[in-house]
Amino acid sequence: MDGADTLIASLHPVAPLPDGAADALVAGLGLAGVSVQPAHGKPAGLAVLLFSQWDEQAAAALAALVTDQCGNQSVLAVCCGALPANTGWSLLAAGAADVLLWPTAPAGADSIATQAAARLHRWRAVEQLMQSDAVRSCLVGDSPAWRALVRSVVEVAAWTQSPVLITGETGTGKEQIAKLIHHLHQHPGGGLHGDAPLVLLDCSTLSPELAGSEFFGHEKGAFTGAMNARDGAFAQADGGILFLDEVGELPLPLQAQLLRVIQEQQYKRLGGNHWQPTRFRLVCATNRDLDACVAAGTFRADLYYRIAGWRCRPPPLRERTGDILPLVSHFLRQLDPDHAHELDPAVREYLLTRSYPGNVRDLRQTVARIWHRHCGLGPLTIGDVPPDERLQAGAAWPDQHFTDAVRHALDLGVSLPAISQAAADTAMKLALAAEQGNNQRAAALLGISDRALQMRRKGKPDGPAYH
Ligand SMILES: Nc1ncnc2c1ncn2[C@@H]1O[C@H](COP(=O)(O)OP(=O)(O)OP(=O)(O)O)[C@@H](O)[C@H]1O
Repeated sequence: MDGADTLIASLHPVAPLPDGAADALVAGLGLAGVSVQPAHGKPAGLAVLLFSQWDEQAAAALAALVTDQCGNQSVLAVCCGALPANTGWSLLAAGAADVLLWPTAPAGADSIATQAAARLHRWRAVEQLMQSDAVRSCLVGDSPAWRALVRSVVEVAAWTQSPVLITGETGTGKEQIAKLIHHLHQHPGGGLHGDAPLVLLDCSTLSPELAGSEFFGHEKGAFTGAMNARDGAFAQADGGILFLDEVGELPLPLQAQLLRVIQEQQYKRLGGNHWQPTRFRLVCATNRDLDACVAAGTFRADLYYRIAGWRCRPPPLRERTGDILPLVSHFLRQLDPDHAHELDPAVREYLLTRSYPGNVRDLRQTVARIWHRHCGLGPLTIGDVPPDERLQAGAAWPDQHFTDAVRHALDLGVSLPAISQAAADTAMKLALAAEQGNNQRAAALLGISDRALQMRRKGKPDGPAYH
C-alpha cells in the first residue's frame, strides 16, 4: 500500500479514445491527489479502465484487471462514449467497482477526475482499514466472498451511521461483525480514541417478565423485586451501539416498543414519569429469515425497515473453504500464542474436507479438540483427532458435503433435472481442468467415453460447451 498522502492508481486506456482524453484524466487526477502510473508492471491496488465503447476488447481488459489481483484490485470503469442501457450493471457484474460516464460539459475532464479521485481515495481508505490489525484479527479470511463482506462492513461501519442487520447461519461470525462495527464506529479513522459503549442483548433469552426492564430500566419499586432503580439497555447504549442478537425472537409487544424508541429517540423507565433522551446505533443479528417472518406476521414490517438500513450476510463456511486454513492458524495462535503449530498433510486434508454445520464456531471447537489431544513438538497429526470424529477408511460417498450441496439447491428451489445437470457439468469442468483440457484423459477420469465427453463439450445433445 502506498503512503498516506500519495495515492497511486494505474490507468488502462482501451482504444479508440477521443483525442487527449487519457491525458486530461491523468492531469485532473494529479490535481486531485492521485498519481497515475503506467499500466505495465505490477498493477497497483487501484485501477482506472478508460474506454469509449463497451466491446470485447474493453471487456477483456476489465477481466484481466479483475483476475490479476484475485479481487484485491478496485477497478473504476470510466466511459467517454455512449454506454447502452443496463451495460453499467454488466460491468459491475464483471468486477468493476463503479462506472462513471464522462460528462459532456466543457469542464468534463475536471469533473470526471474529481469524481474518480473521490472514489479512489475512499477505496484506498477502506482497503487500509481492511488491512489493519483490528480488522484482520477480528474477521479472519481472504476468500473473495469474505473480503467482499468485510469491505462492505468496514465501509458502512466507518463512514455511515446506518443501522445494520446481519443475517446468516449460526456460527458464521454475526456477533464478531457487530464487535467490529462497534470498534470502527468509535475509531472511524482507525485511531485509538473513543469509548462508545457496546451493549449486547440476546433476544432469545429475554424472560417475558423482565424483558421490559432489560430494555427500559426501572425505577425503585416499579414492580415486586425492584429494590433499586436501574438503567436498561436504552440508557446504557446511549452514544454507542445497541446490539440485539437473535432479533427475530423479539416478542411482538416489545417490537412495537422498540420501534417507538428508535423513532422518538427517547424512553421512560418502567415506573418512571420522565422521558430520557437516548441516541444509539442499532445493530441486529438473526439466523431467521426475517422477510418470511414479516410475511408470516411474526415480525413487524415497519420495525424491519428501521433495523435493516443496511443488510449483510456472512457466508457459511462451506461457501468459503479457502478461509479454513487461515482460520485454523488463527485459532491455534489463540490457543497457544507462544508456539507456531503446524498441521501434517492428513490433518490439513481432514480439516479442509470435514463438514461444519456450526460454521466457524464448529471449526474453532474442532481445532481446540485436536489441539487439546496434541502433545510435544512437531505438527498436529491424525492421532490427535478425537476417535469419534475420525474418518472411516474408504468412507462412503455421497458424503455430508454432497448432501449439504443438494439441500442448499433444494432450499433455493432448484429442480431435480437442474441439479443433475449442474452436477454433471461441474464434474466435467473439474475433470477438464484437472487434465489441462485434454479430452481423452478427462473422459477416462470421468469414466465415460472420449466421444461422449466431446459431444457434451460441443453442447450435444443437451450439454453446454466446455473449453
Ligand atoms: N471471520 C472470523 N474470524 C475469526 N473468528 C471468527 C470469525 N467468524 C467467527 N469467528 C469465531 O467463531 C465463533 C462464532 O462466531 P459468532 O459468535 O460471531 O457467530 P454468530 O453468527 O453470531 O453465531 P450465532 O448465530 O450462533 O450467535 C466466535 O468464537 C468467533 O470469534
